[in-house]
Amino acid sequence: MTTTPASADPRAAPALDVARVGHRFGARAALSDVSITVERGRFMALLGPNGAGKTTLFSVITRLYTNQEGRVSIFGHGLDREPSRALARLGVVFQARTLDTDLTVAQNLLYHASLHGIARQAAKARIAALLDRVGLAERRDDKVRTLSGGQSRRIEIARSLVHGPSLLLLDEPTVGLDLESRADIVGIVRALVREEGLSVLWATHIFEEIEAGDDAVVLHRGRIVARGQAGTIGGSEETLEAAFRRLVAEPKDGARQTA
Ligand SMILES: Nc1ncnc2c1ncn2[C@@H]1O[C@H](COP(=O)(O)OP(=O)(O)OP(=O)(O)O)[C@@H](O)[C@H]1O
Repeated sequence: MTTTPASADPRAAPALDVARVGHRFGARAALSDVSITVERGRFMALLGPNGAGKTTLFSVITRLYTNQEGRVSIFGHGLDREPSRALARLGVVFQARTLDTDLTVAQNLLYHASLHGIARQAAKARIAALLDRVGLAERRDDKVRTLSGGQSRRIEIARSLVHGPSLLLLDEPTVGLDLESRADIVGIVRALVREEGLSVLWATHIFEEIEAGDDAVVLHRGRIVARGQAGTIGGSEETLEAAFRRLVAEPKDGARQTA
C-alpha cells in the first residue's frame, strides 16, 4: 500500500491538469483563472465561441506560449519542471493544416517520428498500424496533396500519435469538413478512447460531436463559465446547445455591462 497522496503520485495523476492558468496579450486577458482536469481515458469537450481562448489555452499547454500564470501538468509532470516528460505524453492536432503537401503520407509521418528520435524500423511498424487505425493504409505512398481535407485530417491524427502519447489535444479538428468526414474523425478518436484508453481534450463549437456522457467545459471570454457532464450542463430544462448559447450570449448593443 502506498502512503503517497494521489495528487503527488504521477501514476495516479490526471491526464491533464490545468490549474488557475492566466494569459495576457498586452492589456488583453485571453485566459483568466482557467482550471480544467481531463481524467485518464476520458473524452472532454472544450466548448467556446470564436475568441473564447481555446487556441491560446492549447498554445500554453503545448508550450508554444510561455505559461504566465498558474500551472499545467500532464500525467503529473509539471510543464515548468519536467517539460520533456510532460510533452512526451502529449499529442496535438492544431487547427491549421501542417502536413507537407509535396511529401507522401509515409514521408510526413517518418519525418515526425525522426523528430521524436524513433528508430526507422520501429517507426515504419508504428506508422503502418496508425494508418490502419485511421483507415488510410492504402494511401501510404501518395502525396498528401492528393488527399481530401478529411483524409489529411486523419493523417494528422495518425501523426499526432506516432510517439505513443496518452493525451491528445485537438483544436476544432473538423472545421471545414463535410458531415461524413466529420463523423469519421469523431469516430476514430472515440475508438481510441474506448479501445486504447487515450485521454482527449477536443475543442469545438459543433454540438453533434459531443455525447451526453462526455465531460465538458464552456470557455467564454477567457473564463470557464460551466463544467460538468455534457448532458447535465443545461439541467433538465435546456439542451447543451441552448445552455451554451445562453452562457455565451453577448449583451445587446448599448446594454453592455461594465465588469
Ligand atoms: N497573438 C495574439 N495577440 C493578441 N491577441 C491575441 C493573440 N492571439 C489571440 N488573441 C486574442 O485572445 C483572445 C482569445 O483568442 P483565441 O484565438 O485563443 O480564441 P479561440 O477560442 O481559439 O477562437 P477561434 O475559435 O476563433 O479560434 C481573442 O480576443 C484574440 O483576439
